[in-house]
Amino acid sequence: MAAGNSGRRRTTTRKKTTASRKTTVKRKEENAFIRDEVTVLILFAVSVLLLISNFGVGGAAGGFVSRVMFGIFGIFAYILPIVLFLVTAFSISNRDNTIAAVKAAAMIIAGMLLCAVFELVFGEKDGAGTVTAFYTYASQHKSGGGALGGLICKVLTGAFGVVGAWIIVAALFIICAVVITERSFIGGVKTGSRKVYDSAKEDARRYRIQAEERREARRKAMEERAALEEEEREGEEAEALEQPVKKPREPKRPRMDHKVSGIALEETALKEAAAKESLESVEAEQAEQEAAVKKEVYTDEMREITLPGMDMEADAASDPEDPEDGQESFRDMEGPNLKDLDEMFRIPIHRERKSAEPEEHETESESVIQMESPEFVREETPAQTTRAVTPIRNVEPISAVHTPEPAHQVQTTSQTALPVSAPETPMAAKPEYVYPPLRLLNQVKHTENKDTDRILHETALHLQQILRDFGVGVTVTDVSQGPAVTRYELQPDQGVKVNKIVSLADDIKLNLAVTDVRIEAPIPGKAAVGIEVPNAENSIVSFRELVSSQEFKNHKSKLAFAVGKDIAGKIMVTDIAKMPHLLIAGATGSGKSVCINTLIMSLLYKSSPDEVKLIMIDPKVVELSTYNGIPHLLIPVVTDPKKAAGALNWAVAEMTHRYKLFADYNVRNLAGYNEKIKNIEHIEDDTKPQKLPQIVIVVDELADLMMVAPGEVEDAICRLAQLARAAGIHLIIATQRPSVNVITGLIKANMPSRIAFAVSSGVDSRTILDMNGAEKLLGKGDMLFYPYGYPKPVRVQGAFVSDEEVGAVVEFLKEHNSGSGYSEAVEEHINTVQTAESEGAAGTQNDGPERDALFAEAGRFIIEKDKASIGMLQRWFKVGFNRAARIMDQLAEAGVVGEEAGTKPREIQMTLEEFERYLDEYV
Ligand SMILES: Nc1ncnc2c1ncn2[C@@H]1O[C@H](COP(=O)(O)OP(=O)(O)OP(=O)(O)O)[C@@H](O)[C@H]1O
Repeated sequence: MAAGNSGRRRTTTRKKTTASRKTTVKRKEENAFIRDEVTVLILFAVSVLLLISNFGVGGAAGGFVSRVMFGIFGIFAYILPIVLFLVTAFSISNRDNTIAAVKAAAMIIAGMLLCAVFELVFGEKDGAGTVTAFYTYASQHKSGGGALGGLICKVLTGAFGVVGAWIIVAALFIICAVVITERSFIGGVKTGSRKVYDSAKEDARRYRIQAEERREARRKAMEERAALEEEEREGEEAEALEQPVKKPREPKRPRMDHKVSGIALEETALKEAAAKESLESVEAEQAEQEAAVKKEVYTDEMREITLPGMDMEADAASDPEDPEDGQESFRDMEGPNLKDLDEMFRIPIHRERKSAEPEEHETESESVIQMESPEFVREETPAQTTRAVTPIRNVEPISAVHTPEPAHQVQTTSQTALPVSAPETPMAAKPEYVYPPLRLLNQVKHTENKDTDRILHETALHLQQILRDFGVGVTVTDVSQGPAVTRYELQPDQGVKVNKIVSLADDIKLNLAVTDVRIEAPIPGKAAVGIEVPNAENSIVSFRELVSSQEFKNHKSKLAFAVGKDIAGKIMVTDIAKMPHLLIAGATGSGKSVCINTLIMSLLYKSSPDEVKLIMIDPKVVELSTYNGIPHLLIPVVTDPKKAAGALNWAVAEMTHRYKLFADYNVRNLAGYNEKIKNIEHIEDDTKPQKLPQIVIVVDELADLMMVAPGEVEDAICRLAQLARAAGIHLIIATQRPSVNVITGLIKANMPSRIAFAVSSGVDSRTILDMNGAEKLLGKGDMLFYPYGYPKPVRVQGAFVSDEEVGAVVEFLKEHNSGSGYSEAVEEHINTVQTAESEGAAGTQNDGPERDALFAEAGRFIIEKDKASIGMLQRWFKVGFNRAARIMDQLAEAGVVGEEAGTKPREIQMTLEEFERYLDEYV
């Protein structure tokens, strides 16, 4: 009970204590509040008293205090009461706030600095310079900085001189101002200068528009005057009849027809015109002045205007389909873009140009006429190379070129073979090759890219801004839109590292919200970095468009290959003979097979079977088998990987044979040999040597071959690649596994031209191209084309040819060209090797007397070398591992070598005589 009471008492006491503590705190707060209120009110009264005392209405006491204040603070005493009140009130209301304390201190220091300023400006110039003297002067005259200002000035001027004192006081004052206001001084300066710059820019722009208007008015006046003069002259001439035959005056060209690049040129042209017409010489002077002004104001902008490759004419007519796409539409724009308006329309845009479409009506006897042309044709050439073509531009070139012509007409245009209309020769009993007509190919509707010039311009500026946000100053100088990607060319500002732009690839991707960007830094031959951004929609490059282009038709090589279109939309046609071997690699579904199809189809459209023969190796079975039966094929499409090695070996043998022939005829290459054969064409002799065709060996999937016979395949490829160029044998090898096991160092070293389609990693890209980049490709024919002799790969959108088109062409060729041109000799050769291989294999299985064809030779070789090694057999006899191992097993069974003993080499158990006896007896 007692315990209960004491407990209750304790609780009551605790409650009381807490309550009393709360009351104390509350009371304390109330006291502080009252104290603060009283302090502020007293302070206010004192401040007012001090203020009025300064003006002589404070009575005797006020007057005394005022004199003291002036003595100490000088002129500052006038505002001291206000400052005192504000600082104290500020400090009281922000008690315990450190920042407020710092600000109050800054205010006090600023006040002291003001005293110093007053002393510097109004102080007694020839005073004694003592503190008392400062005090007395300020107190009596109510001027100067008082004792405080005088003291500060004395110290500062003594140490740094008057100018130094001013600088220090100003600097400290600014610091105080920054502390008090928390506003950036530098920011303020920046904003101010930006405003000045913007207004100058705006003025300059207005000035330019006015100048243009004036120029336009002047031009019109000049034209009118010229027309008037012309009329007058004509009238006079008609009257006088002095010149019966009048030379027609060249019609005046509109100004836009003059190719103009840059302000300077334009101005000169104007000046000349003005001088010639001896009109308004004063205005000409003005024009010069304008140019000078512009030069000053637009120094940096002119850099953009006079960039090489820029075409003001094209720029002016940048988007003919969208009249709103001019400056007017941009007036509606808001935000930062508005001020970049001028800049925006100064970036030139290059677009893919549509080539002339072929006509539909074609005869089956039509053919492609070969013309002389540069090796890698990339420029569009006018359709005026044959007589049959009418001089009018944009006339359908295909129908013109393909229309059968009289032989004499064609001969005047080209030296090369003309399959359709070539004059009959005794050898012409052989049926002529009927070229496939263009109508077998699909006419793909050329979809106009949806990215208007305006969007491209916006993206260009956006890109510029993104990089600037990351502290990388660049200027977009050019935009080229290709079928699949658009390349923005950037010129980095002075001192910007190219690597910095490359490292921002992911940020650019993120900010532009695109799947991938590839950065080419720098673009070969240009002082610019290229950023390639995928188009919203990629347009297909049709094979028909390429085959019917002048670039392809005029290409002189029989091995012309229509690759696709580059980033500027220009048609790329290359010469396989110059490559001379091509490696194609890319992930599955990236477009390799389509590329191989376009290559083969290019050859079918360009050359006859007499000129070009094909060997196709397709371990995947489904890709190239369609071509079986075409006259160009030397043997049916090889689908058995084991046979493939045989086919490659045949090519090696053929190469050796050709070299021997060249030596006999004393020529250096196939072209020289065929030239010699041409000279004996007229001799009627069935046994005379024939022209040799160029041979293209196409392998679709090297990996499958390398799995079956790596040694043999690699060896054959390398031997061919090293020597076959002069013999007119070219290799096209594709693989979807660009690993070092498949594309070995040896193969890579011997295949100088490469095409990389999209791959999954940078490692794969490096395996193909020796550099990154292919991992950024978009797939579906987007490739990096890197032929021999190019400094860097070129991005190309490959042409597309469908299986149906291929099927139609193959059917046509089978139907119109009598039978396949399969060579029995070649087939026999390949089959013999094949049989030898299988017999070798069978020999092991049956353990019978039949052994590998190389058994005897290998045995002798091993005994002579006194070393039994499978690797040695592989190297010496150029066979694969399996076959060499089989031979070694057979030799072991025959007792020539011992059994395998771990890592140790096998023992040689027979002498050469013993082995010869064994051969006589058992083999
Ligand atoms: N040049 C191109 N233009 C447009 N689309 C293309 C182009 N090339 C390929 N494609 C598209 O990509 C698909 C795959 O192409 P393709 O069969 O050539 O790939 P691949 O690399 O040979 O694949 P795989 O190694 O599996 O055979 C095609 O069916 C086609 O739709």
